[in-house]
Amino acid sequence: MATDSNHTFDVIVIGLGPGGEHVAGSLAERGLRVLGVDRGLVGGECPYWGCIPSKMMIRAADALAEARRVEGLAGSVGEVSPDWSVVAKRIRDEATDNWDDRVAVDRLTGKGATFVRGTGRIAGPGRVDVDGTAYTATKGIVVNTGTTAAVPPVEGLRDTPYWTNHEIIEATELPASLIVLGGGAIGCELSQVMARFGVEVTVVEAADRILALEEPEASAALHKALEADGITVRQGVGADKVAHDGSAFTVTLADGSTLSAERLLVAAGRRADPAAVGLDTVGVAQDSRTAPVDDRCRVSDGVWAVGDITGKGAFTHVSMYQAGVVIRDVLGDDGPPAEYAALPRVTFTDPEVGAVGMTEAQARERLGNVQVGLTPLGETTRGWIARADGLIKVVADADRGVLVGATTMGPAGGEVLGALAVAVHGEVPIERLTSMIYAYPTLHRGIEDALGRLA
Ligand SMILES: Cc1cc2nc3c(=O)[nH]c(=O)nc-3n(C[C@H](O)[C@H](O)[C@H](O)COP(=O)(O)OP(=O)(O)OC[C@H]3O[C@@H](n4cnc5c(N)ncnc54)[C@H](O)[C@@H]3O)c2cc1C
Ligand SMILES: NC(=O)c1ccc[n+]([C@@H]2O[C@H](COP(=O)([O-])OP(=O)(O)OC[C@H]3O[C@@H](n4cnc5c(N)ncnc54)[C@H](O)[C@@H]3O)[C@@H](O)[C@H]2O)c1
Repeated sequence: MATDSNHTFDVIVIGLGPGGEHVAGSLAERGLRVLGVDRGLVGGECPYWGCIPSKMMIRAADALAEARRVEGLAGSVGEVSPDWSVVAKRIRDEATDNWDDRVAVDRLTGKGATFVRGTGRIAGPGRVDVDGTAYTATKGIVVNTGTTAAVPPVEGLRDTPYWTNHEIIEATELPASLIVLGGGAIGCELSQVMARFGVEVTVVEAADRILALEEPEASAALHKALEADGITVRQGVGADKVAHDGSAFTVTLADGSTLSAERLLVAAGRRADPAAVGLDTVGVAQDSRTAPVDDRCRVSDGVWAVGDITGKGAFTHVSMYQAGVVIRDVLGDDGPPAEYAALPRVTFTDPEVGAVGMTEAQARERLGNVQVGLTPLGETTRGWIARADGLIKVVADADRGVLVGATTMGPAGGEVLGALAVAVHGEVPIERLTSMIYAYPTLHRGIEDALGRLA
């Protein structure tokens, strides 16, 4: 093992997703000798193949949908003609710098960190190998290697030119038709974008409903919204076999029916590989699918993990939140431990599905006395005016008199969520929530109504 000062650092960060980049930059700014290692682009999936370009696509698709709503509300705008090249160019020019991370690398090294592009692997406590070069970390190692698209073991699939989030986000031309394997967050968001740009889309979801991790009422409302966009949703049936004949995909479903399309997008979840980054050398089971962490994001003595690999929620805000916890822990600064009871998440479909904390099913499984209140957005004044689809649902722990979960589905559902995220995180007594004033006529005023329906 090299012991010279060029190969010895206080902290080595392997994988520079949003959280890893934040840890490396912040610790360097605080005067620590930090080495950041990434085999891909500094910043990870979120800025290059995830949140940011996908939300740019969604912004464009929503503009098309909004233009089409003029008829019936305000007159006519003539024919709305989608042009994907505008979106593809914006993703290249504004979001990803054509998948070049020079700005991010300069930002990191500008803060005083050293950056090495390569594949890092823990070789034991305090030891990291990067493509054959050994490094020592005297204070600790932080792992933020994230996830890649999980390719389900469907016969034939691996031999076909399927798309993952990378290919669809890099696409300069859209196919005429698309099969989307998986109706989770990625599948729902991107299906709607594609459909609004004129692609014939079929979503295949093995579970009995799309967005299966959220409230069933939200799944049902989203199902309706996707169908209204012309999307075919096949749920409760998995794919048995995939084939590609050089120009088109054929998917045979478990019920024997077949689908065909020009392209196939795999959006069937994400996969982390803790052993690949050597976490097995510091106590993580060889076959573990996550890096188990404590409430300081410690995996073991001198090893921390942040982001998707921890299994606490595959979201950029979780990665950044955990990074803050790790920065404090490494520096010995005071601060609260990590807690996830008020984990917020937003699926940026139209309508948006915001959610925080537990769903009703989770609450009923974990708590003794659960109350639920639900208000369809169409029953609120603003929702009726806007002809908005969606709902507000609140889930309460009746014994403690606080909310433990909520769903806000509708236009700007992710923004309406803010109020309820505060309520769940702050454990604000329900009687305080019911005694406050809600502005009229807002969508968030539906919260008051849902609280009034708690039963
Ligand atoms: C299409 C899509 C849309 C999404 N939209 C949202 C959204 O709207 N909101 C949201 O909160 N989240 C969203 N996400 C999730 C979000 O992108 C991730 O949760 C986020 O990127 C955090 O991931 P991470 O910090 O674990 O690391 P990642 O972003 O996965 O980055 C990990 C980094 O580690 C590097 N790496 C891996 N192994 C090694 C190794 N051995 N050595 C060196 N480097 C290595 C990789 O090159 C990569 O740069 C979306 C994801 C996708 C795919
Ligand atoms: N707006 C956001 O915050 C956002 C957006 C996109 C992604 N993400 C993050 O990325 C993660 C991954 O997204 P995702 O949509 O790939 O995963 P997901 O786990 O949310 O959904 C995957 C879906 O694919 C289905 N599936 C699995 N195998 C299948 C098969 N063989 N045939 C048919 N269906 C199958 C699953 O039942 C599941 O419903 C999300 O969990 C989320 O944390 C977040």
